[in-house]
Amino acid sequence: MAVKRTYDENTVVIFDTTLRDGEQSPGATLSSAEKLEIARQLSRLGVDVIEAGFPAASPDDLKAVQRIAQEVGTEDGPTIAGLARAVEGDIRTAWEGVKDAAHPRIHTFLGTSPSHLRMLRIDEEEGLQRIRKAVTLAKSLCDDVEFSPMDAGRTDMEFLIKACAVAVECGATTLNIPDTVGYVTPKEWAEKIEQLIQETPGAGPGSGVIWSVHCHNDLGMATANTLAAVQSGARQVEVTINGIGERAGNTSMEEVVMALHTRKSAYDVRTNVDTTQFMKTSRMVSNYMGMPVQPNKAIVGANAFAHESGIHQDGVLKDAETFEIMTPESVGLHTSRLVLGKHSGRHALKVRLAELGYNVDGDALNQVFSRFKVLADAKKNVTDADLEALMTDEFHKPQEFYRLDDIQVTCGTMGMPTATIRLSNNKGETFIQAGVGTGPVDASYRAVDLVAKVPNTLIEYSVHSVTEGIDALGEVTVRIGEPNGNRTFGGYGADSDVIVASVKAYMAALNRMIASLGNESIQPEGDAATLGTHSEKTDVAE
Ligand SMILES: CC(=O)SCCNC(=O)CCNC(=O)[C@H](O)C(C)(C)COP(=O)(O)OP(=O)(O)OC[C@H]1O[C@@H](n2cnc3c(N)ncnc32)[C@H](O)[C@@H]1OP(=O)(O)O
Ligand SMILES: CC(C)C(=O)C(=O)O
Repeated sequence: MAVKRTYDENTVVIFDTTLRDGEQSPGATLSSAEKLEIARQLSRLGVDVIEAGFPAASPDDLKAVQRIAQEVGTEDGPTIAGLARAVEGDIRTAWEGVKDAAHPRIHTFLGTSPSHLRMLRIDEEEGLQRIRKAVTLAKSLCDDVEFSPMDAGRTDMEFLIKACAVAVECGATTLNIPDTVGYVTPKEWAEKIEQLIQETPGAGPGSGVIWSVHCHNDLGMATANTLAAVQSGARQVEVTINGIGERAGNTSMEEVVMALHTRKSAYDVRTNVDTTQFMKTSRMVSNYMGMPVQPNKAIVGANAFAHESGIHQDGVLKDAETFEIMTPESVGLHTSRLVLGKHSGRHALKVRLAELGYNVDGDALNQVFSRFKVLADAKKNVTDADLEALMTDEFHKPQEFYRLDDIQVTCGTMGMPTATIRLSNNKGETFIQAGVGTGPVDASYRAVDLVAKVPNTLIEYSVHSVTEGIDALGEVTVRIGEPNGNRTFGGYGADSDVIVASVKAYMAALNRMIASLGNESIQPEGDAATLGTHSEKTDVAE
């Protein structure tokens, strides 16, 4: 469903610059098709302005901005902005980029701090002239003009006010104040924005000019600075998904918006964002840009709604509010995750086991809990497959239709990995088979398959060492599924040889699957070397 954007004096305009400043992250270049896809998702998310690129940067950038303007910049869609230096060519190219949008914007900028004026090799007077020329030209092309005094965070206040006043006088409708190098503190920033709003001629309260901020995260203060500016009267924030951007990044949109929504009483403003789209948008940007999100990233990190320790898990199970200030659903996650690890307690273990279909209580719970703790000490996260293996080992040892007697594996860089196995079944028959695979585990599993002949798909395989040192015990858990995808079966195996552990785990899962299928599926056909029946044939599976 399309987002309906509405505005009043308490609306904070969300200006997304993922496709412009975000794309300035080293190595984060996007194709035009990816930019368009992200722009569509940003529109579904409900951002008010999409800065689609810097059209003068390259012909491809121009084309990408044009496509976004045409396809995403619809009447009820977001404003589409293009960035331009205070240079005639850039401004005209920016207009070429955005002019087909129903709501186009030209965003032009000029450095105003002493070091930026030096970079431009101009003095303050020349700076004001350039602002005048650039904004006047932009205004002659487009009604909606934004001006940014770059590096405002380090710009002298008196000159900053003059620069902003010239921009407004020439028709700028949004004044965006950038802390380009992430230098300011929240208190300084709040004071600066308040003073600018009060003292810039023609841009005070009621003038219709929107004050905006664009913060960088060099000292990790971008979100705090942006929120401080909102408290001082800024009504546009320039942000990116996952906080990506030049150097340490820009302000993270999800952090600012969730702070405004979650702490409504502190800020008393609103946005048009549909926050339930955050997870999806974050994953899309992360995947397309090849920039993983750190697990502890606020709002969208993998751990943001995960609870590992027993006291927290118990609290969340009793009442999510105990340790969650936002619901996972509000950002598009379906449920909070109880991560089972060494700090978990009985409550969480019991709930997870029940979710897996094992109802344990009392002594049985204590019994499984002590084994769980031993496993958790050796492993970072205890997965569902681990739990199933553990439960089975403890309470429901699978019926052994097949047992591994012996295995020999050859592998390495010379020749093909090959495994020869000897299995016996519950009727006392013995089978020998050989398999060739992409590696020793694959080869072993193929050899087992030749004997057992139970079609299945390997869904999960994990190996870790239970003890330390080179003689560590390797522990393997696997999960296999029926080919129709209906049911899955877990298996667990431990051995000082990880290949043996792998085969044990696979056979445990297979035995469980065979038990569920009935005995008819366990009869090996004539192509296995069946010692008990004196067959001479040995197959090699590839
Ligand atoms: C803080 C920010 O994020 S600002 C945006 C940064 N983003 C980008 O730079 C990405 C797109 N940029 C580009 O593709 C290129 O830099 C271009 C096409 C814009 C310009 O390329 P070139 O002409 O080769 O110049 P180059 O990038 O080497 O140097 C920048 C020039 O622009 C000048 N400049 C920088 N900012 C501005 C400005 N706001 N207005 C006018 N001129 C500016 C610099 O002083 C320098 O001029 P000089 O050549 O006279 O010394
Ligand atoms: C162009 C401006 C807004 C910018 O990106 C910055 O100053 O960081």
